Amino acid sequence: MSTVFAVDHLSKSFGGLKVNHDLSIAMTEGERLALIGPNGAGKTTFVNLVTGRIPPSAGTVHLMGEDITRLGAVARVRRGLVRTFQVTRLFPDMTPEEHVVMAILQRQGHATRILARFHGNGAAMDEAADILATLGLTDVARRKVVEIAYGQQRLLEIAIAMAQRPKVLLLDEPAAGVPSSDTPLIERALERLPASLAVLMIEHDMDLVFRFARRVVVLAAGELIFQGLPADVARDEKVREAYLGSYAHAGR
Ligand SMILES: Nc1ncnc2c1ncn2[C@@H]1O[C@H](COP(=O)(O)OP(=O)(O)OP(=O)(O)O)[C@@H](O)[C@H]1O
Repeated sequence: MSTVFAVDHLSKSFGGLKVNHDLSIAMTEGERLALIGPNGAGKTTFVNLVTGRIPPSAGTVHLMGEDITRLGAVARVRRGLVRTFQVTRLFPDMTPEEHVVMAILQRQGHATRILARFHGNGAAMDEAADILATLGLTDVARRKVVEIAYGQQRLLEIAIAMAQRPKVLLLDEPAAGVPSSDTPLIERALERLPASLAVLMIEHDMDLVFRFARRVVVLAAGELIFQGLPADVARDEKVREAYLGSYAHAGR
């Protein structure tokens, strides 16, 4: 399997605080990887480094063999490194179909003429229909976002990301805020993502992590303390200490 994405010796410090320290993680085509860690472990910082929102203090980021460490966020998206956002950024009065078609037209460079081009753009409508079907959103494609369930809104965020044709997809807490009765919706949709797509999920819901991921990476206090199979993560002494420590801290 070829490596599609890699960070090597990636570090970020804020003043004297090492928030990400010497992280080396690689992903192969089609991989399903979960990044977990207690609060403050440095997960958000890692996503910001990878997506080009902040520059690293040291280390490199490669996508499809290309060094993208110095590229900005938009250039990374164009090359196929796409993220979803933890905070919902949808337009309540627009439909899922409109959101996805807009994202497709934006990808194609029609952003300034989106409204004029929206109707009658059969190819974009067909592509949007396929993406919405993958995410299980066909039935609500023409409802207003404000009228659909929160879990479906989270899936729409993934649909919008898919409209960018990612090679590597970063899912930032896809189940956050979703009632547990709706998490199977999310799980089933994630299972239908293209097999060749590499997916990195940052998630607190361990049930979802264990069902989704084939490999797990654990961050604690900015360091990579575990990299391996989901079945081994709970047995790892360092991981247990990291989580117990953070729970003890949170309880004080
Ligand atoms: N811009 C910044 N300046 C200074 N310190 C920062 C900055 N961004 C993050 N930090 C610190 O870096 C540490 C890691 O933060 P980060 O948000 O990356 O963790 P996290 O794993 O995403 O946590 P959570 O799960 O709670 O969101 C925290 O101690 C945080 O206070």
